[in-house]
Amino acid sequence: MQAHSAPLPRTGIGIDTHAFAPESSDGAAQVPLWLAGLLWEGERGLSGHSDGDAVAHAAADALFSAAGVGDLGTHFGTDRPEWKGASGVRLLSEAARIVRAAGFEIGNVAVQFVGNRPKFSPRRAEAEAVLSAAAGAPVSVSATTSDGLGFPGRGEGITAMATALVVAVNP
Ligand SMILES: Nc1ccn([C@@H]2O[C@H](COP(=O)(O)O)[C@@H](O)[C@H]2O)c(=O)n1
Ligand SMILES: C[C@@]1(CO)OP(=O)(O)OP(=O)(O)OC[C@H]1O
Repeated sequence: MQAHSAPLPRTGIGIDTHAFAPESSDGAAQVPLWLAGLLWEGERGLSGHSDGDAVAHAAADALFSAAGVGDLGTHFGTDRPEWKGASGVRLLSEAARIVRAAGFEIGNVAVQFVGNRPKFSPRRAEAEAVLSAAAGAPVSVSATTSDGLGFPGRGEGITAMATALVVAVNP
């Protein structure tokens, strides 16, 4: 590889998808929705071994990808009972710690999720503040519907995609 006077930044990518959990017969939400580090009162929750926060998981996976230190399953596999029910914020904060321990500083993380609900934009600033605090670096979040198409359009689940930028410190 070509030598550079300063280390070049490294990008990473992460994708995570969770299905909405089944509702009770009277339509009341049984599982709380945690998404982008926030609790969404009255919204149907996502299923998962953890809290199902696809936005936080995609962000964590993008960090691992950028640092080249494996992925979510490497560090928080479903075979590890200690991560059962873990919050997305906890996973993201631990991912950031692992990436820094591997010798990287985090530039930023950008996440977009695809889903009809929750209506995200009114709480964007709140979500970005919570996730940025967890990562110790700026995390931006955007949302889009899929125009009614596919599983997000049918309201079956949410998928999130993230990119991250890290740079080696003292390589
Ligand atoms: N769950 C969502 C989805 C979308 N938004 C906002 O609406 C805008 C338009 O959605 P498109 O599907 O036409 O891209 C989008 O840019 C978001 O600002 C949202 O808040 N919550
Ligand atoms: C986060 C973990 C671990 O609790 O579980 P899930 O909540 O199922 O999430 P997913 O993104 O499907 O996989 C990663 C798992 O390691």
